[in-house]
Amino acid sequence: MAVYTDVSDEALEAFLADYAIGGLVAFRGIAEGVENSNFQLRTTQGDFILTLYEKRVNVRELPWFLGLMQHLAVQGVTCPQPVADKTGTTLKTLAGRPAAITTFLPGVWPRKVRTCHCRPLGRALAQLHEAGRSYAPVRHNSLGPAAWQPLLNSCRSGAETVQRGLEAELDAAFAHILPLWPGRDGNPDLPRGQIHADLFPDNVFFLHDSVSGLIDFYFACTDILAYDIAICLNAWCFEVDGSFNVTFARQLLQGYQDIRPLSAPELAALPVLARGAAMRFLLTRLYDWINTPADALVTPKDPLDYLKRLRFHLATENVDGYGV
Ligand SMILES: Nc1ncnc2c1ncn2[C@@H]1O[C@H](COP(=O)(O)OP(=O)(O)O)[C@@H](O)[C@H]1O
Ligand SMILES: N[C@@H](CCOP(=O)(O)O)C(=O)O
Repeated sequence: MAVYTDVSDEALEAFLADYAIGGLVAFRGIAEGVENSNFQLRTTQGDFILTLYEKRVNVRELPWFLGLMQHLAVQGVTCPQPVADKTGTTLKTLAGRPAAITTFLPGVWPRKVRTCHCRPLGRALAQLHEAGRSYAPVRHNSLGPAAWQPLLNSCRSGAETVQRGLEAELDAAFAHILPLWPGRDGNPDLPRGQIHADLFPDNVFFLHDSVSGLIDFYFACTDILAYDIAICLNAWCFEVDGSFNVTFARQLLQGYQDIRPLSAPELAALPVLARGAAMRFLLTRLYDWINTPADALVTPKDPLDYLKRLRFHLATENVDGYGV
């Protein structure tokens, strides 16, 4: 359960008094999610989400995230909208944490990914990238390639307890991925822009097989657009047994290219970007796996799911492997 911070009735009442969103009807913690504390809030004016920002979010960057969500919505992307209090403030403090109320989005995320989800997903991702073009502020990707080595270094002793040989396998993967990374070491760069950077199935809501909304923009950043596709290839296109579903990948890439055709260098870079994406999620999961106390209310996600993906992408030499 991802409610790291409790909110007392008195604190909530005082907090809501700052807003003109009606009287409180219901309030409950949301079990899903692993990063922040989320609560569903119902008032006499409707449903809202209250988020208390926790571990990986830097408070100084919150205006960037909230500004991006506002901007994307104006451009037609359905995403949560920050709700301002009576003074026009969207970012506040509750229970000692930075906090914001956002609009509630209808829809459900797919518990089991099906082919019918993947083309709409690709289109929604490309629409997000197009809409982000006119959002000028830049946010460096704090979980980009430069962060991976320090993250692994902080997990080295624990890595061996998760799986023998993991440390050496990750070191070898680094040595392979980093020299090929677009824009590093003199490699040609690829188109950059605002990316979601965590567009997993639990962050995409569907209604009647159409995307009804995108949530959880708190890893969003300014980075290689095709890296966002690589993240989705990892998050959406593998079966529970670890096998790759090339039909899902083909649909995802076709949907994306319905809106934003990929250049030849972007397509050629997909294998290395997918390796990097697998590495990034493997490392944050590994860190959480090692550092989450046994009695914590949140269940850490299995890092080894991403080792299987990493191995697949290391063995995939070109974009044909993704059904293109
Ligand atoms: N704007 C929203 N509208 C509807 N439900 C939401 C919204 N934001 C979050 N949720 C619910 O809260 C859950 C966790 O949100 P998420 O942003 O993924 O949390 P975390 O940042 O902790 O991973 C989602 O799976 C969803 O059920
Ligand atoms: N998607 C990441 C973890 C972040 O969780 P989210 O609930 O914010 O999507 C992963 O699966 O490792």
